[in-house]
Parts: sequence; C-alpha cells; structure tokens
Amino acid sequence: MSAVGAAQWEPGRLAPDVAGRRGLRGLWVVLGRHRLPFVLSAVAGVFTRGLGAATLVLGAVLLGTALEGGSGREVVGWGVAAAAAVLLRAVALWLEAHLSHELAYRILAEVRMWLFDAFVRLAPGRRGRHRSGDDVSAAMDDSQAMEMFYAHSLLYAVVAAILSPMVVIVLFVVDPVSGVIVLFGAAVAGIGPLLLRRANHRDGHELRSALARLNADVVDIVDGLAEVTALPGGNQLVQRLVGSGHRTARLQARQSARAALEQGLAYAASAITLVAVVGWQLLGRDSPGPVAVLVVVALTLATFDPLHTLLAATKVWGVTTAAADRVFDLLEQPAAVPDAGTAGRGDLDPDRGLEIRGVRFSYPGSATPALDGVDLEIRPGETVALVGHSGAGKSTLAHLVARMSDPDDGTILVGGIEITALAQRELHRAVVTVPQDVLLMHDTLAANLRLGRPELADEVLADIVTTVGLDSVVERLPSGLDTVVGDRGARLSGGERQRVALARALVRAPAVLVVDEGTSMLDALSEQELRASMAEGAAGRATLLIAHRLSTVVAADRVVVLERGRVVATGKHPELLAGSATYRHLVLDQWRGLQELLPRD
Ligand SMILES: Nc1ncnc2c1ncn2[C@@H]1O[C@H](COP(=O)(O)OP(=O)(O)OP(=O)(O)O)[C@@H](O)[C@H]1O
Repeated sequence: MSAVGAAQWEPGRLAPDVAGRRGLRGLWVVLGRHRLPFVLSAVAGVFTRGLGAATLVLGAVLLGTALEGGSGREVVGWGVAAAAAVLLRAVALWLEAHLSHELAYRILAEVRMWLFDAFVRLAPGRRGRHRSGDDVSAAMDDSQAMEMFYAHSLLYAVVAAILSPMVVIVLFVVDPVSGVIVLFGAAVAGIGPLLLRRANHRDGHELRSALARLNADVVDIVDGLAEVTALPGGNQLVQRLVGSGHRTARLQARQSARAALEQGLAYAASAITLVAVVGWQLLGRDSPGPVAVLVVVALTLATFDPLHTLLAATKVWGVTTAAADRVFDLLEQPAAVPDAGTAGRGDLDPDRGLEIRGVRFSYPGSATPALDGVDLEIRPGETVALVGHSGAGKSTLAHLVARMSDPDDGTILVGGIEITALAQRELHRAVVTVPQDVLLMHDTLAANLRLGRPELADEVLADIVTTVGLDSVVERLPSGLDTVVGDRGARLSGGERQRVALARALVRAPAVLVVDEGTSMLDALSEQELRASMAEGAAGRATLLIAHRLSTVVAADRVVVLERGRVVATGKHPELLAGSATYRHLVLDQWRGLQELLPRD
C-alpha cells in the first residue's frame, strides 16, 4: 500500500506551525519533512527539461549535419544520440510525474487530516458562526488547489530557475551576442507576471472567496432541497445561487484575461527573441554554418521552454496561495474550548452524577445572559426533566454540559471532576447528547449504532436495540441490522431515526446522558415507549432531559423549571403544579394546545 493510503489520523498531533506564515511561505512550511522527495522530483524535473533541451540541440545538429552534407555515419550517430535523449527524457518524465504527484497527494492527504482535526477541535462553539459549505470548500477545493502547487508550480519554478540559466550559459559559450539577446528576451517575458502579480494575488483571493460562497450556497440548497422545491418559483435561495454563480464566472473571466495577457506577452517576447536571434545569425554573423545556426535556435527555444511551463503554472499562483491561506486560517484558529484537561474516565466517581454550580453564560454580543446562575445536581440513576418557555436557556445548558462552550462563571462537574479537567476525548465518552436531528451515515444500521464503539459485542447491541424499541424495525428491514439505511438514514422514519439516536447514545454507556427531546421527538416515540426506553437507558447514569411533553415530565424523577436563565422551581409534577406559577403556565399552555384539537361541543 502506498504511504498516502497508510496515513493514520492522530488528532491534534499533525498540523505544522504555520503561525503568521501565509502564501508561499506557508506552503513552504507544509512541504516540511517532504523536502527530500521534493528534491528528488526536482532532480527528475531538471533531467526531463534538460533532456528536452538536449533533444532539441541534437536534432538541430542532426539536421545541420545533413544540410552540410555530413557523412552517413555522422548523421546516423547524431540520430541515435537524439533518439536516446528522447527515450531517456520519457523515463525522466515518468519519474518526475510519479515522484511529484506521489508527493503532492501525500501532502494533500495530510492537509485534509489537519483540516478534519481542526473541524473536530473547532466544533465546540462553532455553531451558528460558520457555513458548512465553506468548510466543505476548504476540505475539498482549497486543499485540492494546493496539489497544483506541490505537483507542478513549485517544481516548475525550481526547474526553470536551474535550467534556463544553464542553457543561457551554454548559449553564451556558443554565441555571446545571441546569449545577450535571449537574456534580454527572457527578462521581457517575465515582466508581465511581475507587473501583474498584485492583480494575480487580488484575483486569486476574490475568486477563492467567491467559489467558497458558491459552494456554501450549493450545500444550503442541496441540504434543503425538499423545502427549496416547495417554495414558489424563482425563490430567493435559487436566485442567490445564480448570483453567486455569475459573480464567480465574472472573476474567473477576469483571471483568465489577466493570465492570457501574461502568456501573450511572454510568447510575443520569445517569438521576437527568436526572430532577432535568427536575424543575427543570418545577417550579423560571419557566415555561420547550418549546424551553428540551428544549435543557437535550439538553445533559444530550450531557454524559453521551462519559462513558458512556469508561466502556465504561476498564472493561478494567486488562487493557489489564496486557497492555502484559507486552509491555514482554519488550522490556526484557536478552539473555543481549550483541550487542556488530563483526567480520564477512571477518575470519575461513580456515586456522583452531574453537578452544575452557579453557571452563568452569555452568547457573544448578547446583552442579556442566556443562563444566570444555574445550580442543578443529578445523581446517578436519576432523570431530571428541564422545562421552560422557549428561550429560557434549556438548550444552552445542554450545550454547556457537553462542553460546546465554557461558562463565563461557575463550574460543571461529571463524576466529581470538573469537565474542563477532563480530556476532551474522555469528556465525549462521559457525556453523550442525543440530539434532535441525528446524523446518520450512508452505512448499515449496525455501523450507525456502533459509531461510538465499533468493538461493541453483538449481544449487547441487540439488548440496546430492544431497549429503545428498534427490534421490530430491525425485523422489518430486508437485511436486519446489516441493512444500509441510505443517505442520512432516508430508509428510516423520523421516529426510527430518533430511536437510533437514543440507541447510539446508550451504546457508549455514558455517565451523563443529555436528551434533547425537542419538537421532532414529539411524534417519534410513543409515550410509553419513551418512558420505558428512558427508564432503562437511564439506569446507573444521570439523565438530563430537555422536555417538551407533559408525559415525559410526569415520568421524570424530578422536574426543574427554568425561566430567563434561572432555576425558578424544582420538584415533582404535583408539587410544582401547586407551587410554581411558571410550571402551571407551561402545563396550561400545553393543555390548551391539546384542547384546541378536540371538537368544540
Ligand atoms: N447561538 C446563539 N447566539 C446568540 N444567542 C443565542 C444562541 N442560541 C440561543 N441564543 C439565545 O439564548 C437564549 C436561550 O436560548 P436556548 O436555545 O437555550 O433556549 P431554549 O430554552 O432551549 O429554547 P427552545 O425551547 O425554544 O429551544 C435565547 O434568548 C436565545 O435567543
């Protein structure tokens, strides 16, 4: 297996230090420990272009010798030498392409791992601040654009920097005047990219941003395809996509026009140089023979060949560096919650569940706190239902317990250990959230259930499947647990997906289970099923249930009422009905909602 395929993801250990380094400097840092393979591919590249130049010169000598009436032996000799150069060049070209692409794809695989690592590290606190399409763009398009740099641009730059001066030196030896003409022509050819380098840089950055926005718009639309198609014709989302597409096309056209100008200038410079060199050979020099003329022409072409290849690669230099900068920006972003803890699962006290002490939290830019001094304790085996009006802070508390953000004030302990003292990996084992919208992979049901614990024994998995009432679903599926559930679990109903979410959480046997019952779960599990599943699932662990239905609330061991970020009442359902006005309102609101569904008479 190649090294590209064998790479292993080691969270947090891979990314190079690109602090403050952007553009070419950052790309150079990434090359890091791959410098030897790069040098090897550059050597192969010099041989490829060098043998190309040799082929041209040998061809010129062959033709010149034939024109000068050289002997058959001489002509055949030069012919054999030219053919050998062609063959050797083919081998060198293969080697160069193989080495440079192997290197580029290896770096690409690494960059993607660093990015995925960054996504994982940055996931907490990232909600609502980034568009997923932008991340997709960084992981796929931006990193892919970097491949161009390592497989082509950098290599061509190095080869041109080594080979073109070497050929010019040979030309100086053969005919100094032609050497001067070619040197001048090469300098003129390089003026275009030099003068337009700021435009190249600006176009590249604008184009990459536009492409990322287009990508994000496409992801938005594909994600919400069902809603988009149901919207009246010409809806704004599609309109926005069309707008992004046009803007991108305009920028691409501008970039192509600039690149065409650079290349046009370079080709004009090389053509004029060639004419000047030939003119000098025929008119200025004292009757040089055909061999001398053709060799000088061949050397002139050989000087410009690597330069043209380099120009073709550097015309997208701006886009490449812009793409790399977007990747580096992501790699450099600090995590919202630092992963500095060292405590593990073994340090947790099994007799202590979840303890929330004096927690305050405000969202950035928000004037009022979402949580304003919350105290709450849930013992192992206990289920606490958190209720409150919309915006009371229930989901925020769940986010803090899962350490998606850190509180501004106060502490949260799991098993007697502050969650900031737990290593993130351990925390994710100890606290598991059942989200409202579960992410299902296009894989078998069993693989989806085992996501957090691939090694889980079949019998334990079967027990959990029964606990959450998925057994009847498994029986109905054509291949049982081995049935592929489709894209995002398309083969399952919303309710079945919710059960998978609950089962997946139980598979991980967490110390703290946070269930966001949400509105999507309302119809997902029937009342008794939910109660039974929750009761079995809650055994031995602290369960925080963000409750929306009365039945779950009634079944909970304790109900905590949240209002404007504060706990305003705690107790069992009957006590709260008698003692908490907020709770009574919540119950009455739900009751009125139900009443409206009944016939009036
Ligand atoms: N990402 C965010 N950025 C800024 N403010 C937010 C964010 N998420 C929530 N809020 C605000 O924080 C407060 C608490 O919101 P939260 O989502 O915790 O309420 P909730 O009780 O879960 O509501 P619901 O029952 O409607 O889900 C609200 O005022 C809300 O507008």
